[in-house]
Amino acid sequence: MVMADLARELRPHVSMDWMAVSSYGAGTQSSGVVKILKDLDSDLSGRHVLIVEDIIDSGLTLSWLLGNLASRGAASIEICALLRKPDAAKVEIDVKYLGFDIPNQFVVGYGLDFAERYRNLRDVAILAPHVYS
Ligand SMILES: O=P(O)(O)OC[C@H]1O[C@H](OP(=O)(O)OP(=O)(O)O)[C@H](O)[C@@H]1O
Ligand SMILES: Nc1nc2[nH]cnc2c(=O)[nH]1
Repeated sequence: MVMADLARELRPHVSMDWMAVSSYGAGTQSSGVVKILKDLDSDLSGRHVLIVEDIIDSGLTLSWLLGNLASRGAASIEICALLRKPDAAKVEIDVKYLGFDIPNQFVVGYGLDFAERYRNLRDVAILAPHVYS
């Protein structure tokens, strides 16, 4: 969703690739271990990379991803994120383009899931604690 919104606004020539990483699985707390579910198809060496992320919570995913992509020889790496939870940060992440800072609550919708549900909500909503506790 975020990617489609962004792509419509990009004017220069860009190529896009997708990577799926997961550390939350079916929960609302990061396991702290980031797993690659789908890797990039492109070679990043010498490329200027903009990571487009839906949400920054603890920052652990992006911290890990920055190291991973840097090791592939990218010329530069910047981050764009729709949502960020400043009060949840465990590591500081330098974000170049940010949509919104939000409270430290688990949110779903607009592509964001809880155990693969609610991605199709048209808006971002706070997941009521009785749903997951
Ligand atoms: O800043 P963090 O605390 O690391 O959280 C942010 C990450 O959490 C989400 O992925 P998630 O691991 O939930 O993917 P999944 O829904 O596929 O498990 C989201 O897409 C980010 O990549
Ligand atoms: N769906 C969803 N995934 C997350 N991953 C890290 N924080 C969140 C969140 O608030 N909602």
